[in-house]
Amino acid sequence: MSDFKQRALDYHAFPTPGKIAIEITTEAETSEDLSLAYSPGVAEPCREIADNAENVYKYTGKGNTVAVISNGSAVLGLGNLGPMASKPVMEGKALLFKRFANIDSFDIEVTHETPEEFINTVASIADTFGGINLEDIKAPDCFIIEKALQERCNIPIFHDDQHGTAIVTAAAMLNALDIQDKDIAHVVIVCLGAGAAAIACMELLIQCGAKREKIYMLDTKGIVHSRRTDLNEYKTLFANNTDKRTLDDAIEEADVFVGVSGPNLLSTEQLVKMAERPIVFACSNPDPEIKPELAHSVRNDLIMATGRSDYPNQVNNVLCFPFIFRGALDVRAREINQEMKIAAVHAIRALAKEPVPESVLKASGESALTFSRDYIIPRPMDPRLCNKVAKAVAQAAVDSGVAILPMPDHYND
Ligand SMILES: NC(=O)C1=CN([C@@H]2O[C@H](COP(=O)(O)OP(=O)(O)OC[C@H]3O[C@@H](n4cnc5c(N)ncnc54)[C@H](OP(=O)(O)O)[C@@H]3O)[C@@H](O)[C@H]2O)C=CC1
Ligand SMILES: CC(=O)C(=O)O
Ligand SMILES: [Mg+2]
Repeated sequence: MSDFKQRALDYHAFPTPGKIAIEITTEAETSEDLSLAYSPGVAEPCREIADNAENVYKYTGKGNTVAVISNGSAVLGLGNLGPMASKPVMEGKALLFKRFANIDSFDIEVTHETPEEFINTVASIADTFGGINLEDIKAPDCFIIEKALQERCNIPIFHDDQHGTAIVTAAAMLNALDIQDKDIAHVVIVCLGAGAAAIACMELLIQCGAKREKIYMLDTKGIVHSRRTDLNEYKTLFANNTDKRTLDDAIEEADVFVGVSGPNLLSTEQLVKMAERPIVFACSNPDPEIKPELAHSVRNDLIMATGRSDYPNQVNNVLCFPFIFRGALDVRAREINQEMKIAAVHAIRALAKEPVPESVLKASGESALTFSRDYIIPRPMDPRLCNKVAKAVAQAAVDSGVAILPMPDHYND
């Protein structure tokens, strides 16, 4: 077994199995404490909530708790591993919520037969939480599930692999295009993958100025084009009227490659065929569409990003989901709308252009990080992300009329 594999397994096994636990936030030592925490004292907040449902935010943890819910049907790029094998990823998302945004989180893995069963299960428990982060649910089910839950629930429902990924991809892409001196309206984009992440990433890039007709999307059967008869309604939106059929055809002179598909699918031969100053986001986890060392061995004019923490330019939804929920929860937004997503794009993007604090350099093991080809997006452990991104998101929620609470004072500190 490799040393890294053993360390990863040990990290998850010790000191206790898993990565998160629940902690008590009140005194619970004496009979007096217990008489307040449990019987008879607990009856008082029960009565208050029964009288006025809003009091649940005052007397319970609902307002600062997000459920991370999966069925394990698209676990990272590992495929349909099922609910139990997805649990380490979902516990990982809970760890990131707590570590980066002080949001309490439960991971919930659902076994089900049909999307309707999943929807009913999640809708039945939604009121327990302040928000729901759907994770690693394959397309096209994820689109149906998210929409149905948004219609049925009164809290933000956010499919991270769609929107978290799209927000971070757009932020990093706008910065990369600036550095490569390319105009988003003119670039040819190849998107390998036509699932949850791909569809959302391309839709958001279009909102940011990319042209739909300049996007070539590919699935396991090749280019998504207008003469195909096997496309679902989501892929059909990207059906390009083209004679190109393969990745080899599409990659020729392309400016941008976004990989949200699987491991080792872009070859060096294909990379050399891209236009000058290309941008390659090989975002599949854990193994990217092309390894950075391989990409750099054939091109010295590219900007390269992956989804991983062990290379520069980590284009990963960890840069978004803790902070977009922090902002949404802080103003008790009813939903996470487009205005909030766009605000997150610009806040993440802007931070990459600011000087990097010493603590981030130390945690990254770097002596310097400045806005450049190898630093197009902030590092996840940058403590400024929480305040800046959450504040922009909360403000956008207030301005767009979906916030129940006003901007909290602490954002003005
Ligand atoms: N860095 C990040 O933040 C994130 C990265 N990702 C990564 O993106 C990938 C996809 O995730 P997600 O969208 O949630 O999964 P989905 O299951 O929804 O979509 C997977 C898509 O990839 C396509 N695909 C798979 N293998 C190939 C191949 N050999 N050639 C072309 N297309 C292929 C599938 O094609 P078909 O439709 O024909 O089945 C499908 O369209 C994963 O590797 C995941 O780790 C996802 C979210 C965030
Ligand atoms: C990062 C992530 O959410 C994924 O790869 O699925
Ligand atoms: Mg995911």
